[in-house]
Amino acid sequence: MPSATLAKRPASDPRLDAIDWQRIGADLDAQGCAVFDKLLSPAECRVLAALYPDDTSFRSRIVMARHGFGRGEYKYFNYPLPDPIAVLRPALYGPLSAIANRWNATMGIDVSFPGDHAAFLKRCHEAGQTRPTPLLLQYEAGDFNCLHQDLYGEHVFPLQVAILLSQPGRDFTGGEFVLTEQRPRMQSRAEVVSLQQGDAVVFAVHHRPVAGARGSYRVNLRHGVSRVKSGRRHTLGVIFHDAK
Ligand SMILES: O=C(O)CCC(=O)C(=O)O
Ligand SMILES: [Fe+2]
Repeated sequence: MPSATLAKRPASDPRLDAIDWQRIGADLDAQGCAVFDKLLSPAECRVLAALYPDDTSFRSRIVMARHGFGRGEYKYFNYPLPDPIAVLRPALYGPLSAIANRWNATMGIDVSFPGDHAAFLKRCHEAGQTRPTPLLLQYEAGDFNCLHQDLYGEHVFPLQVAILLSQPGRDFTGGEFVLTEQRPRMQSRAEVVSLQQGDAVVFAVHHRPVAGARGSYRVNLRHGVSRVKSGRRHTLGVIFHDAK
């Protein structure tokens, strides 16, 4: 089984330890997104992408065109999540929960997140959100992902991560990650995030605070992927809340 070839990640992984959370927080505040370079090695990316046809790893398969979500498909992983997702999800959650709490306080949203992912999942599970949300996406030439928000119930962790598993230019062309921001009484702003294989983008799921002249206001974000022009593109999506 391909997952057996993935080395176990120790809890303190040098690549996670090297993340400059100060910069990630500042980029998220300024842009609503931030990039971690080379979160996964090319070998880890290849092994994860190769899981796609192996249905034993997944709980369901979604053909995007059937739901009006775009074109392409994705599969939600089953618990237990394979390495390195099982390690990355709680490891990224911890520092992101501090940013999420700061954002909610700024936006006047009366929800705070525990520092420990297991405690947050317990909250989701008690509310009936028990199904795992990490997913593997597969796009072929002509496929795209319409702008959307990954909300799966009452409990929403406000940040999520997507990791590009394929190499632009070599494995595919087109297929850029896009974020849009809808600001009150203003036109929407788009941000294209350039990623290389193994890079991760962390971004706001739903809302984020923006500092204005008269205090901060709330903007509404959506994300998607532009049309893949050639080749095949795989992404790993890491969503921190579970689904109903
Ligand atoms: O394929 C991508 O880059 C985006 C995938 C996505 O929508 C997600 O991870 O939630
Ligand atoms: Fe998404």
